[in-house]
Amino acid sequence: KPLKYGPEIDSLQDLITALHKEFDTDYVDIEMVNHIMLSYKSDPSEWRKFAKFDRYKYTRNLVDAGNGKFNLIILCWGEGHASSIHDHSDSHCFMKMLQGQLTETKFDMPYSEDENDSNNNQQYTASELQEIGKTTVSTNEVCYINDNIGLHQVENPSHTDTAVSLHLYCPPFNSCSVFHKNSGKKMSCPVTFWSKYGVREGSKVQD
Ligand SMILES: O=C(O)CCSS
Ligand SMILES: [Fe+2]
Repeated sequence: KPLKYGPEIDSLQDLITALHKEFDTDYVDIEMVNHIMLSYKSDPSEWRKFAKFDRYKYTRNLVDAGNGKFNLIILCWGEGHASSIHDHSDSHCFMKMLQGQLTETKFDMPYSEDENDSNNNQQYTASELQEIGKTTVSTNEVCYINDNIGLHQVENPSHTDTAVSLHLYCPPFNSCSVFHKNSGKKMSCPVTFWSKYGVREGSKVQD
C-alpha cells in the first residue's frame, strides 16, 4: 500500500522536527516513523558532534528526548564491539545506520517457566535461545524490532572500521533485560548515556 507522502527531510534537524510532529498525536504510525527514519540521508557533518567512541564498549549518546515520547540516540561502535542479547522493554526500536555496517542477530523471545518469578533478575527461561536469523544493516538502511518479534544482538563485525547507528525508542526506556545465550537466564539492566546533547556526562563542574 503506497505510503502517505512523508515530510521533506534534508537534515538531521529536519528529521527531529518531523519525528516531533509525528509523535504529536496520541496514535503513532510505526510505518510512517520507519519512512521518516529512511528519508534522512546520513551527513556526518550533522552528527559528528554526538559521535563519541570508547575503546572497550559501544557508546550511547542522547540526541533528542522526543518531548518524552521517544529517545533518539546515536550509538558508536568500535571495531568488533557488540551489544548483549537484549529486549526492548515493550517499546518499538528503530535502528538506522549512519556510517558503516552492523549485523543484527534475532532470537525467539524465550518464555519463562515462572512468569510470576518474584526476583525477576533470576527469571529462568526454558532453555538455550533460538536464533531466528542474522542480517547486515548498511548505511542509511533501517531495521526494526519489538518484543513481539523477539530479542536481538547487534554487532560491528568489522575489525578495521567503526560504525555509527541512530536509534529511536518509543516510548523511551531506561532499563531493559539482557539474556544469556546458553541458559536463557534473564537479567534486568539499566541503560546509561555516555553523553547527552553532545556533552560528556561528568564533564560538568562537580558540585
Ligand atoms: O540501546 C542499546 O544499547 C541497544 C543497542 S541495539 S538496539
Ligand atoms: Fe536493541
